[in-house]
This record gives sequence, structure tokens and C-alpha cells, in this order.
Amino acid sequence: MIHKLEVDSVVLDFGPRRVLSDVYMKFETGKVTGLLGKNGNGKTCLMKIIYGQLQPNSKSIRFDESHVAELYKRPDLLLYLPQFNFIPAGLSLKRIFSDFSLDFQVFEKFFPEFNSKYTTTLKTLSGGQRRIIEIYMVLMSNSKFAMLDEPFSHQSPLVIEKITELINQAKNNKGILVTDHMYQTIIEISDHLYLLANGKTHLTKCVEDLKFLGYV
Ligand SMILES: Nc1ncnc2c1ncn2[C@@H]1O[C@H](COP(=O)(O)OP(=O)(O)OP(=O)(O)O)[C@@H](O)[C@H]1O
Repeated sequence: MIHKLEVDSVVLDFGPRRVLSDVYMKFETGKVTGLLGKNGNGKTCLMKIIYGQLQPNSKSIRFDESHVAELYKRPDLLLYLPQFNFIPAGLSLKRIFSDFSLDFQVFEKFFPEFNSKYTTTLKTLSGGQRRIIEIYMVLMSNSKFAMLDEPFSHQSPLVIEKITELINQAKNNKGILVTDHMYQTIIEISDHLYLLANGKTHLTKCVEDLKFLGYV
């Protein structure tokens, strides 16, 4: 079944500064939506607003035409990978895979470097490895939508390839919103691409559009 998550009427001010003023985005099952924008243009704020973690001046968020708020309370609808580590470092991989109802054996086939790590805790992993676990949880768990804030940061080229493979696999049964400064990878994996500039989202199709809008 195709589900739809729509966002509009988002206005966000920090003091006298208007960060977001005219945002429309639509995510749907089976599609990857890419979000690009220069540093400080409001991508992370927009994701936090969608998740319900940041209160803007106004917003309208609809899941299959019904208004929703506080999506952070609905992991069945939306899981979010923030820029910082969100799974407590003291948890073992065994515990994490059990909490997210995922099979470690499937994971270790895809990432053989984790073969001997089932009972170890996150704090014994490298920053990049810890991030791989979090990305895997958000993408492969049973939620209808996933939102990823800079999943490719600090990852090696081979891992970036694997993450894009996971995104393509996960989109078979969910809608995905992803932002990252690796814009070429974002362009490659996105079915729909938005550029956030001057507080507004611009639906774009190609690098020429991004050039025209002053992003590259
Ligand atoms: N709590 C806050 N108080 C005041 N200003 C804030 C706050 N949080 C964010 N901002 C400002 O809002 C703007 C948008 O920030 P945001 O983190 O969403 O940008 P971004 O597009 O994700 O940037 P980057 O690509 O560098 O991660 C920035 O100018 C930032 O300084």
C-alpha cells in the first residue's frame, strides 16, 4: 500500500531571523526524496519540525491526508536518524537488534566486518561503525517512513555504496527523506529532489537547476 506524508505551511523564526517560510514536501512509499541546501539553510530544523522535536511558528503535517503531530511518538510511522548518535553507547548489538526486531545474521552478511561483534557494546565501535548500526536500524525497521540527516558523513566510499544499496532496498516498502552534502550521491539515489534556499523548497530535476538556484 502506498502511504503519503506531506508537509507545508512551515514557518520558523529564530528571533528576528526567518529560517523557513514557504516549505512544501511530499514523501511517499517507494520513493527517495532528497533534500539539498547550503550550510545553515534549515535542513536539520525542517527534519526536527517534521519529527515533532522543534516547535515552529506554524506547520501542517499530514499522513495519508490526516493531520499528525509528535511523530517522535509514532515509530511505526517515522524513524529519524539525527546528526548525533541517538542509540545509547552502553547497549550491546544483541540488545539493539532485539529492540528493533531485526535479524543480526542478515546484517552481518551485508556487513561482514561486524561478524564477531554481536555481544559487544556500541561504545567499543568506531564512530563510523556506530553510525552504520544506527542507519541500519532506521532504514530496515518496520516504519512507514525514514528520515536520514547526513548518513554519508564520515563514511568510507565502500560504506557509502552499501548505505545507498540499503536505501534502495528499504524504499521497496517505505518512503525515505535524506539530506547530505554529498549532493551527487543524493541526486543519484533520489526520485524527487528539493533544494532548500531562502527558507523555501524548490523542486529540482538536475544539476542545471541546482546551478540556476546557486547551490553548485
Ligand atoms: N536553537 C537555535 N537558536 C537559534 N538559531 C538556531 C537554532 N537552531 C538552529 N539555528 C539556526 O537556524 C539555521 C538553520 O540551521 P540548521 O541546523 O537547520 O541548518 P542546516 O541546513 O541543517 O545546516 P548544515 O548543513 O550546516 O547542517 C542556522 O542558521 C542555525 O544557526
